[in-house]
Amino acid sequence: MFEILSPSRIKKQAVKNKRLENGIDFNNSMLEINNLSKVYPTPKGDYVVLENLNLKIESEEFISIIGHSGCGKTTLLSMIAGLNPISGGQIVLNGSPITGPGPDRGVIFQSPSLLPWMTALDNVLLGVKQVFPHATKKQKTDICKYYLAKVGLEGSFYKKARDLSQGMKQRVGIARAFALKPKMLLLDEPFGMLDSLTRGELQDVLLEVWNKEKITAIMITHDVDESIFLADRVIMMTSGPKAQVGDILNINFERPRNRKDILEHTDFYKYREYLINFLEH
Ligand SMILES: Nc1ncnc2c1ncn2[C@@H]1O[C@H](COP(=O)(O)OP(=O)(O)OP(=O)(O)O)[C@@H](O)[C@H]1O
Repeated sequence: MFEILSPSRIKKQAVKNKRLENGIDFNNSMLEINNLSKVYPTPKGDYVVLENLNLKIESEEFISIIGHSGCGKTTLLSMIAGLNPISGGQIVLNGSPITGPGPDRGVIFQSPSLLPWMTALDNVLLGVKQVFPHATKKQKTDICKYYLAKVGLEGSFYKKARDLSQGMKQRVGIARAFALKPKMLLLDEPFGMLDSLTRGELQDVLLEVWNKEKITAIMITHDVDESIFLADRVIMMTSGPKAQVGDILNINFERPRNRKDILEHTDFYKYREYLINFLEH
């Protein structure tokens, strides 16, 4: 396990280390992935994407997952989401094995599937109505508007989804996931198709909401810098087939995080080198 600690953080880290043993908290894991495997049947025979993958994630952690294209990151995330059946092993969420999707987990994909003829507000309302059926119409609308405003769409509540730019659509997708108040957010390269300015802006919004709502976040990214900036731990997956967790890097920057300070921090470049070295070997 790679560690970089400034003296001021040693005490904090000592407490954390007591709770975490090799990144594992046996007493307080929100999510436990035990000996997970995934096999896709193909015309050429079974393809074993994941085998014996183990990971434990604490409540309110921010986890980034990196790994080579095709190693099985989306497969893993979709199994946590309950959208993809497990071939072997178990994923246990708050003590219960995952058997399907649920409102406790919000998913944000690279490209949100919005109903193009509906407004941004109605697209967000659609899920809110299902998850909060007993809230008043005003309460439901207020939740949606709050999160749409949070992602910078206060002027676009009533725009049809088909008239929104890619970045605006992605903002609606993020607001939609936030508005459902999940305990866990699963993000699959959510900012992959965005320009760097929008990307930075939405990373900040994500961190703000994650921090405020005390949710657990698991995010796949191909961007090493992004993985460091956002996460408490970066999970490095080995290349497939039979991919597993290859290594875990603790990111010890204090929160709230400021992009400029982090980019100027020498540890940032050490973390970056470590992750790039993993990916290159
Ligand atoms: N439904 C499926 N049937 C057969 N093979 C599949 C299926 N879905 C994914 N795969 C294969 O499983 C492997 C892992 O795919 P997955 O999308 O999980 O990888 P990934 O790490 O998320 O990739 P990327 O970084 O490119 O998004 C790939 O080789 C892919 O072709």
